[in-house]
Amino acid sequence: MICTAVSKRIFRIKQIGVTEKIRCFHMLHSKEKQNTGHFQDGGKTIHKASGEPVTVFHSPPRMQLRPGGINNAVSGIDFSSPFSDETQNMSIQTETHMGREDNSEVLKSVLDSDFKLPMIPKNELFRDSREAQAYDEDILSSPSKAPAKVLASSSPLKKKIKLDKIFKDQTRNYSRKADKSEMYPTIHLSTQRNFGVGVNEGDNNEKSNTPKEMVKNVKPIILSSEQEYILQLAMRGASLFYTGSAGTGKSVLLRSIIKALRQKYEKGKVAVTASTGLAACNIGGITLHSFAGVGLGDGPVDVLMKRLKRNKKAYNRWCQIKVLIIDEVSMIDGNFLNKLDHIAKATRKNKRPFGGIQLIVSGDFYQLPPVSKSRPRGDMADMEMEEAIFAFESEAWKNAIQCTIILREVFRQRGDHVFIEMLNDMRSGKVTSDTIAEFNKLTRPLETSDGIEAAELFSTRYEVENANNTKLRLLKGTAQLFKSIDSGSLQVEQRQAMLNNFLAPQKLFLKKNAQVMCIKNFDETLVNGSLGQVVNFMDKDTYMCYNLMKEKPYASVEEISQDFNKRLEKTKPDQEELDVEQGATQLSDSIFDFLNDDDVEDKENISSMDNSILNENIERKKAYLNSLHQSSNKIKYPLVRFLLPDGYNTREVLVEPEEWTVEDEHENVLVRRVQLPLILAWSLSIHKSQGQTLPKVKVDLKRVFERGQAYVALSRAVSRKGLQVLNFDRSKILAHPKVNEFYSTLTSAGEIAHRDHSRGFTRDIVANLAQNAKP
Ligand SMILES: Nc1ncnc2c1ncn2[C@@H]1O[C@H](COP(=O)(O)OP(=O)(O)OP(=O)(O)O)[C@@H](O)[C@H]1O
Repeated sequence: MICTAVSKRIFRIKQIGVTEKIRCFHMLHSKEKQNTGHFQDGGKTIHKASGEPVTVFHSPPRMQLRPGGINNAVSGIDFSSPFSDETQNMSIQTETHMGREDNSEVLKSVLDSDFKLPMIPKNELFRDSREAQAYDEDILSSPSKAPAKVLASSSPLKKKIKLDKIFKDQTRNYSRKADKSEMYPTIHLSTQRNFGVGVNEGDNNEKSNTPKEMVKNVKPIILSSEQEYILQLAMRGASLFYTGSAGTGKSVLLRSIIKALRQKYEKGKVAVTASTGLAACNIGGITLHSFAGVGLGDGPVDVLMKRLKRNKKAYNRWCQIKVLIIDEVSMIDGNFLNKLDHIAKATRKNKRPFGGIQLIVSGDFYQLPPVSKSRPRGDMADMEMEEAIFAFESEAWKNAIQCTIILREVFRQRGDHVFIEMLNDMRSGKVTSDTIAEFNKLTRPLETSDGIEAAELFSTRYEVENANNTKLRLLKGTAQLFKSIDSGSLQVEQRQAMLNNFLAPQKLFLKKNAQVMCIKNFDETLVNGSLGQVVNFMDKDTYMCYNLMKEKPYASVEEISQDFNKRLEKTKPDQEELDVEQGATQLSDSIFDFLNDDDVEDKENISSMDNSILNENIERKKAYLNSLHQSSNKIKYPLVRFLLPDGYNTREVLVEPEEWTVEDEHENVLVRRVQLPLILAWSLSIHKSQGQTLPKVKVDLKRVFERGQAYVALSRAVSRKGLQVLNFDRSKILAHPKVNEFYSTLTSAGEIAHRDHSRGFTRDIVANLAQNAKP
């Protein structure tokens, strides 16, 4: 990969591969830091630009924070998927004084862009910044020179958009953002993963022609100011609870915090837990109960201590950890928290709250409440049943939590402010007549012209399985079965218990036209929650050829075949495939639609061609692809047409296996599952939908029974346009008065920062906040 800074504004990347983008980032910063004398760490020198050595970080730098100095921060990404993808860390320069242009702003625009930047051959690298700037200005002032951005569509010919507009918009957006973040340090976050087959490796021009579908990269998420603020607090060692309504990015932030803390501390110091198995899976952790090693946590503390002493591993965990992360805390009983506080003090022989462990707690008490205790069994059957209390009511919480902060900015529904207001209304249980009227308008069925129905949310797993299986049965054709590959260091029984919480099923039955949901994030348009329809089953080679045809619509079969063979040589053998039971499949005619597409920009070219030759070429291409398909004995994966977040456009992707793991605090893999990142999605359970962002949802409130369920279900939708609500019933929308009271006392990060700002703390707000917090 070769990259050079051509000016303050634009960089060119020789290859769009994700890893390379990160390297680019390092280079830019390492250069700067060398100049300013702040450079702290480095890897090997890989490239010379302008005659200067360029340093690349290969090992993640340690997290440090110095007022006004260089802070190394850690990448964060929206892994709304059950498990985080491989991430890479980067060195980042942050400053409390914002609003001025720096390289990181530019990088942000590079990382955020989904267009391919022009490549610069080695001999075109700019020798000095003046030369580079002149080149940039030339590009910006003459749109015709900008490369075209090709949007994904069934026809690659259909959507060609010139780059210049996007370029300028991005530039403007980012400068605005920089101005806004005056109060906070800004950290640029990114992580990317490269797992194309034999692509994006090395420095080879040809490889940059890799079809977009083959390069999966996760779009970097830039934390908002308030999210960053909380991240900084966590890094300063504050024990904190942060909350916010659905879609305010709590999970996104938590993943960043986990990543950052794992960088800060050595292995074994950061324990990642959540109240339920599913929530734990979402952050790659275990349940708080299994971490604690006290079974269900019933009975008095001395009984629990005895139980713990028999569990050496769990006992040692309590002694060793520095940070305990707890997600979805709303479902944790405050009594249990009190007991854990005692246990932590006793095992660590330390009287400070939680024996001095830093707590990072996240959740939303307006969503699902703590599960009421069941009567203890066996020798404790006579004991009184404990009434569950909210975690925030416990003594342990009051003593341990130093800061409570509420996130205000809603990301999920940001395109529909009326909807945000409606959700906020129902959240606190004070539903106005306007809100009721608005919800009542949403009874109409949603558009299905794209072939994708709204995912219906049910309260029970039984209803979900029933609905999905019935729909699947009604579809014509043979079901293809994809079985997961499971492994891990846990004993089979324990492993199975953990695997049951995975969203990815052990057995996935699919048919052509089945409605599915993506359960991992791949890039900006294919995310956890994307709904799609299986349009075919194809092996990877045929898919590669199919993409070549889409990329080069005018190429002859011979040319396609030549290119295809070249690419085949470069592909690496698959590392892991699934166990499958597959029936015969045929390529349906609809996938060839793009070949017949006459709605193209370049009509002159087409009309000048002999029509019969064109048609013959199309037929030969179909035959070629069909013969590849039939002769291949490789696994045929689902080709899925996904609905894009705009709720209108679609994109086809061959969905291949992915990996999910749960690790202990030493990062040993306890459980691992390899499966396609898909689930059937005509219907979903409300429980499983928690944490998802769904473009089309149907909710029947008649079936809702638990406090918080209606809010969780409705808040999965991105906008009113994608939401159908049946039987909206005001009486089902209840908020607990204690929760209302608790939330009325919470402060947002912005308010805290403002308060400190007005006290004259401008340079290191975070340090002041941590100091001002309760000891
Ligand atoms: N800083 C950010 N910039 C852009 N998008 C963001 C940001 N933070 C979160 N999002 C997006 O907002 C959506 C909701 O995020 P997330 O799932 O983390 O919210 P949440 O508060 O955990 O929601 P819930 O309580 O419903 O589970 C996701 O699509 C996520 O990608």
